[in-house]
Amino acid sequence: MAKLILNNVSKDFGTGRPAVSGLSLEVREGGFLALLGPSGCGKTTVLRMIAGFEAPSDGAIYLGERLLADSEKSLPPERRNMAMVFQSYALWPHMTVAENVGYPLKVRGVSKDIHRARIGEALDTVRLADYADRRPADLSGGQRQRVALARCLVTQPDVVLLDEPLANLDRHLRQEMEETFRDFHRRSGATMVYVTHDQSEAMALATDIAVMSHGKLLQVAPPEEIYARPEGRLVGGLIGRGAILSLALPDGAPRKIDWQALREGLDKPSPADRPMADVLVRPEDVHLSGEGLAARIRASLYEGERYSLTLELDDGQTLRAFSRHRPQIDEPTRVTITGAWRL
Ligand SMILES: Nc1ncnc2c1ncn2[C@@H]1O[C@H](COP(=O)(O)OP(=O)(O)OP(=O)(O)O)[C@@H](O)[C@H]1O
Repeated sequence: MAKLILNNVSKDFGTGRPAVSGLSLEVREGGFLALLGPSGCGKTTVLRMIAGFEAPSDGAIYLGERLLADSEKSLPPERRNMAMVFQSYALWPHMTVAENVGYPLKVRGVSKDIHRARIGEALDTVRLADYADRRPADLSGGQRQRVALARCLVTQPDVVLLDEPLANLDRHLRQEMEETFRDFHRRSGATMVYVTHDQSEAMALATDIAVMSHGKLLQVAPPEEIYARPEGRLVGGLIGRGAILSLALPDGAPRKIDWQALREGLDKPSPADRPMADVLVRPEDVHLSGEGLAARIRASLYEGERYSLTLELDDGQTLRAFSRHRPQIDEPTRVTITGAWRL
């Protein structure tokens, strides 16, 4: 196994705007990278170029030292030793679980003994050893997805590619499967690239998140890092919850902003000569209290463990906050903000 490297990769389908443009990225061996971004931003195209279903128009893709593709030549998918898991897991209904899992080995003519051992290992990894003789029709949706994962493991791929594998599942099953994917990654040690448009899924699963927009890579970082220090409005708006305030900050103000600087920026009318900065405020940093900035509670959503509030400041800007108690809508209140981040 080795590091997966994308070096300045572009893909132009000739539609007037490249689907992927100048994307550079490294996925460390054994890493779990989530490719995150809105619909149409180019995530699937990146995955298909890694798999070998599309050739890059420019740039190069390497697995360690080995060149997989550039604009001149591209190794076919079957010579890349990668496995891809799709939304529809496409199991053969007439085969047992073990036969489904062993199918890629049968096609490759692997000997019977190795075949049996690998199927056993793969089913152990996804915790389905007791289901080897069942048919897919006798399994739950989550178990079928696990069979598909086991099937991609038997070939001992260098990289496992997953294209929105949970998109068609209900919320409950998704949570169960997120656990399965984490477990699968831990037990298999595989390098994984996972396409999703769901930021909470990316945060829950990945060791690193790459955020894309309009074919470009905006930021790549571990989940905690990208949550605490997003780069720019798009990433700030996409990752986690929060509100983006516009305020005047002195030149050279730090990225991490404390209550005093925020209050000054929000309290004073903005000097015309000072550029406005976008500042991300997370709901957990907004506290309803008897002091601070005047605000009104405009909306409230009950989430079980707490209420999620939308607040309006006097200048019309919006904040998000949490509350343990049911709030009165349109009630005047005051808020303090314990931390914010300049985007
Ligand atoms: N074969 C193709 N021919 C022409 N254009 C394509 C082709 N495949 C993708 N595109 C275009 O490239 C852009 C990126 O598509 P892609 O499927 O990679 O996005 P995505 O981020 O995976 O979206 P989604 O989350 O909706 O699947 C889109 O504008 C799409 O229309």
